[in-house]
Amino acid sequence: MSTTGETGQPRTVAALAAAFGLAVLDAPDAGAITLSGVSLDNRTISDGDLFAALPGAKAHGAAFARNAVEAGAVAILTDAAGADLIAAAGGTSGGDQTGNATSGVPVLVANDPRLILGDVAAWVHHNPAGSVRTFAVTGTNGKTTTSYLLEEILAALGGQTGLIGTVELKVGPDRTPARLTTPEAPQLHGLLTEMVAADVDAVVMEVSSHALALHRVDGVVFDVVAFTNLTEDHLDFHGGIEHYFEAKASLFTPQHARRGVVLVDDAWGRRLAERASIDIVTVGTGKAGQDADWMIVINHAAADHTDFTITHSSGRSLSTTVGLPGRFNVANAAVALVMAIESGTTPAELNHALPNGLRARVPGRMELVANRPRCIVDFAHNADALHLALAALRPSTKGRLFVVFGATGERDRGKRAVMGRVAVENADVVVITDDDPHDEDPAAIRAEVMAGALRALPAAQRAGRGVDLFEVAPRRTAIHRAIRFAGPADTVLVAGRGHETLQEIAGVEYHLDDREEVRTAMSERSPQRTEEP
Ligand SMILES: CC(=O)N[C@H]1[C@@H](OP(=O)(O)OP(=O)(O)OC[C@H]2O[C@@H](n3ccc(=O)[nH]c3=O)[C@H](O)[C@@H]2O)O[C@H](CO)[C@@H](O)[C@@H]1O[C@H](C)C(=O)N[C@@H](C)C(=O)N[C@H](CCC(=O)O)C(=O)O
Ligand SMILES: Nc1ncnc2c1ncn2[C@@H]1O[C@H](COP(=O)(O)OP(=O)(O)OP(=O)(O)O)[C@@H](O)[C@H]1O
Repeated sequence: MSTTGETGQPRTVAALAAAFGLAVLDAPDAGAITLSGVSLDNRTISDGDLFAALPGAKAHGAAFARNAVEAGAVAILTDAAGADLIAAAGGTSGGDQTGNATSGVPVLVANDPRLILGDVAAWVHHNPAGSVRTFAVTGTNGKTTTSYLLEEILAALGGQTGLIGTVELKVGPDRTPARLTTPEAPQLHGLLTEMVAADVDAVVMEVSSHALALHRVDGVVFDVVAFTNLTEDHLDFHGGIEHYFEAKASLFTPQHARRGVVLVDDAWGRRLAERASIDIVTVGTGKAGQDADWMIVINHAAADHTDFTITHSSGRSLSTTVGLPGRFNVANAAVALVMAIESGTTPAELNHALPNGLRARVPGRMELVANRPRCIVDFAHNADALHLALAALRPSTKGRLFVVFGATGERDRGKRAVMGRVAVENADVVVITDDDPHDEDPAAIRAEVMAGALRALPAAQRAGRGVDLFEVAPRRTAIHRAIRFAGPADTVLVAGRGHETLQEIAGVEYHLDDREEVRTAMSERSPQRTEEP
């Protein structure tokens, strides 16, 4: 349990400047101005907020200082460049009726405001993270799934839960769609404040590597954090896998967490467990002969659930089941269970609270949308996840295994051809289509995926596997054709977009929900007829 959150009077601008050693410009009455919250976007300012005007990739937040003040901001936190911008624009207010600039609100100047923003937001909100139990999951794949499973466990143990992740933000029973996997620090501490007010006892959140690199979770020391795995993704942002790993590893330091649970099935997990500067407990399936504190053994794998046991080196054990297909979901479930145990629950209490095992449904993660043919929508959008999702579905597929997928534009070009290869190596019918092309030419992205697929085709043929390979666009057509072509015993995996409902093409967002398309295609399907995609 975290240290108790503080309560108290609203903080003043003068106290903020003193607490963080900030220079204050334009503030004769800073001691009288109180702060109700923090925002780093003028479009989300509420009355009484501090506007954090940070430099960005496209603009400097200080360019929006006046709009922020008009929207109710009572002070501005920025850097020297931002202060200069504000001064050059004549201050933070629009001027008096004669057209002369007025002094506006106080401007607080920090060397690098992003480095203090998390602590500032926590301070303004009186450290809400100290009043709830906090859990965080990081890793390339499995964050969302593990978070939902842990939330299910914590809810079963009793009490209100909160969830912050890629799909949605949950405060007790209230849900809103999420924009980022991990919100920026001002929103995070605001959400934690709402959770405390709503009597939430425990919050689970996904922490992306972007969030760690951008200090979005600063000001929170999580009770238990977990690492699932690391594979190639987001390398354009981090500039290489080592930097990507370092960003993830920074969560496993006293600045961010008290205890860590690390899945050591990959070399990155093992490296993290060795070097972390907090208490670590490891979890593993024994891959490559690796021992872990908690070993996972699969007892029985069915199409829609897997029974498994986790056993600690001390002899304690827990046998349960997870109602999501795939071995990787057993690992996710084991990590979630061990996180609960690390927070003070016993295996016996977990068994009692979860008489039917883990049954959470995770939107767009190995989500079963239809049967005959079985259609699964999954968020796999990198090579490793695509491989594992197909491998998970193969044993329970009586007929052919189809995959419909594409690659995202403007991100990680390196993974496109690899995804094409992985699809040919693991599926029988491969339909290459579009994902979110953003501003890139969709046909050029498909061509890169197709090049990888074509290179893998001869090896598949030599191995006696006939793989049918198609390129179909747009995505809606690809999903419909695959489902029309599939037989009742086949499985169609629609991969890459999961829960997402907007597809961005050339700057325009179009509604597209893979699950809706699957349902429509199924309703239009003639049971007798099959045709080529
Ligand atoms: C690449 C990236 O991380 N960009 C982040 C960055 O945006 P930016 O540098 O482009 O900002 P900008 O447009 O130049 O604006 C500068 C500042 O002015 C503010 N502004 C801007 C316009 C305006 O009208 N008013 C205003 O106040 C902005 O809030 C910003 O603080 O600063 C913004 C807030 O400061 C972030 O919200 C934004 O995240 C964007 C939305 C984003 O998509 N990030 C992705 C890459 C991301 O974080 N993804 C991870 C990982 C997901 C995964 O694992 O797959 C996530 O956690 O979601
Ligand atoms: N432990 C795991 N190991 C490997 N792949 C996994 C694992 N868990 C889930 N996956 C695959 O990765 C996809 C994304 O899973 P999930 O959304 O849980 O991960 P995530 O880390 O939240 O992803 P993102 O950061 O992209 O939102 C799933 O749809 C599944 O195909």
